[in-house]
Amino acid sequence: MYFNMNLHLTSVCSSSVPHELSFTRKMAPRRYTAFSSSSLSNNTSTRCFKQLPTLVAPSHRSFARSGLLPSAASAVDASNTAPTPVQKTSKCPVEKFTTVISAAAHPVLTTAMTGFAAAPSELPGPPPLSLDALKDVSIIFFEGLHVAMLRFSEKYGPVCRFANPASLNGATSWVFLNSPANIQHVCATNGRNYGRRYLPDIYTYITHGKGILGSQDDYNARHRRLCSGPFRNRAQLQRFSHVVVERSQRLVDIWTKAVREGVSGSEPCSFPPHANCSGGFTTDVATQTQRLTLDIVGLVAFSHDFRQVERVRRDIIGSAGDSRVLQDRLLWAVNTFGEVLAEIFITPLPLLRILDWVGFPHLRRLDEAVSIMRQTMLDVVQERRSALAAGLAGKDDLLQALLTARDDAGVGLSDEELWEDVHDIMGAGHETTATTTAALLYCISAHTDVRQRVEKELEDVLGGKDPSYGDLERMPYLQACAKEVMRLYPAIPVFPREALQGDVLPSGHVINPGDVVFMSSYALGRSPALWPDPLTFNPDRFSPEGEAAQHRFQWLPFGAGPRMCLGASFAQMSVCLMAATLLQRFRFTPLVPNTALIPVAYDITVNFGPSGGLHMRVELRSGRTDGGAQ
Ligand code: HEM
Repeated sequence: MYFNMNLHLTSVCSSSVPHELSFTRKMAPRRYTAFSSSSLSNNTSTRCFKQLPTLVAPSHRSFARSGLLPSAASAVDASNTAPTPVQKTSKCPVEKFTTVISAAAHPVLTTAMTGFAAAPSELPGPPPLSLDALKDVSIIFFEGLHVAMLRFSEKYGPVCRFANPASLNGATSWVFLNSPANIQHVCATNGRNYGRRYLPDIYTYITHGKGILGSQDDYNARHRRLCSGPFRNRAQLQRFSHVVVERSQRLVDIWTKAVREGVSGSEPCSFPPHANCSGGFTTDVATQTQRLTLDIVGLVAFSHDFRQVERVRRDIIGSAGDSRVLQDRLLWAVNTFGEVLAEIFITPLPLLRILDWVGFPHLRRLDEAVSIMRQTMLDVVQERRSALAAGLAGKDDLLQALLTARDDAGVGLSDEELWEDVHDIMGAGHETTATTTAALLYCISAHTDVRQRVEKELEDVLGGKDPSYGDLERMPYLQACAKEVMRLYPAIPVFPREALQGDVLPSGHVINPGDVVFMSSYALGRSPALWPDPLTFNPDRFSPEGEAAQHRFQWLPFGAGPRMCLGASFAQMSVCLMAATLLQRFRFTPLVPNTALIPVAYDITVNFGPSGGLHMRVELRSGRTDGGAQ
């Protein structure tokens, strides 16, 4: 998940992690909220928005169009990026109501108070104080910004505006862009004007403007440069691919052993076993892929083994986490961090400070989670600093690049700066990839024709051997499936930007300085104007001919522009390699939710909360036991 830590939750403390940890995220799914952009935070009226994605990253179809090659990826990435979606949830109905009302009425109220008219509405949108405005804002509030943007595109077309509740004189707006041509303009053609991510106050509170996700301008550009190198370089990606496959193979071994031992899993299963399979178990695959990707990001970025996959067997048999075990504590911390952050995402800074001072329980949990993650990572940093000081050979990873970086005055990064960067990479890099992989396994398995084509491609290309980086370009159908999954279930659904100066969009609509511009990969991905029969899972949309007919900016799961996801190439590679490794050995049958379209919600990233995870029966394919454990 995308988290930025480094909280200075002063007082707080001491609620300790319970011995039997509950894995809020995957095992006890929750409703989300998450990054929202903006400082809605500057105005209490915005506090209750359920989902205001705050991502901010420029992305491109880097991958999209051209497979996994880093060169292609960077071609789209206009420069540097930032990320994250935000959403926010409040359980207080009164606050929700006042938020909706005040947002709808805002332009009129501010005009009355200040004598300054609200921004001219060259852009379509609901009239202030109208029933329409109330209804529209309610969608944001109750269903999330990503859903609202889809509805707005149907109702108002490619652009629409609302008064910005945080703008006291009504001079700026929230502008929702739903057309690829306008998004191309904002992210590429005039990308410099929109280089800042719209960030809520929680970022200031947690990161003090450090890290990658929550920083802006020169600081962000420098740290993006430092951190993105290892994830773009082709030789590095190739090296990382071995780690992805090796760790996936370890998961295969543990699953194989579980099948051989007759473990049945945590979910009852009424389906008869598949022909050509020799036993299986049921499990929440999303939890297992999260453990897998945490290990992978730890190994590739910091050469550190979080040893999460070792705990997989306990998940399968339904054991609760154990706070005495570091792996379980870390997973608890990672998930709790995202969950709590989502809940307080657009809380204004002054209020956060008060809540901190009074020891608000949410902040105490956040503090606990942060200190577990922080300590884990600082131990790794310390170990590496000592090794460097002792003259031991450095490792070829991201941490090495950060440890040896020097500014013009020869000064290196402080532990605080290091921690923020490392934390962002860990957070941004693992949960997104895990949920995408789990959804990919689900979607392939829920469509028999798709599964058969994938299995045939794997057989033709791999013939039972482990996949490699080089094999991926010979597996276009698997890659198309991954793209189709990201179209329907982008891990981060919205990426907002701030306009520095006034501008005119290709559609002829006017943007004012300070306007917040929201773009949504979710709304684009499900738009009937862009994709025929958009809710149907159809990987053939990403055949070479299908892609040639698409606009470059209609598939943007990694955002676009200077704040685009910096791990896009690595993420696409990892998702496909993990899926290829697992699908060669196992067949998956969705149990819950068992619907064609997976119900999703968003906290900081996509979540399968409504269905309690992605529970599947995992069966060993006959004749595929050779790669398994003893
Ligand atoms: C399927 C997996 C992933 C998806 C869907 C995804 C998506 C995104 C999106 C939408 C953004 C915001 C983009 C924007 O504002 O234009 C973002 C930002 C970011 N992503 Fe990813 N991401 C994934 C994996 C990764 C991985 C593996 C890493 C690191 C290894 C990573 C690191 C980052 C960072 C550091 C940012 C912030 C960049 C900035 O603010 O300048 N992501 N990601």
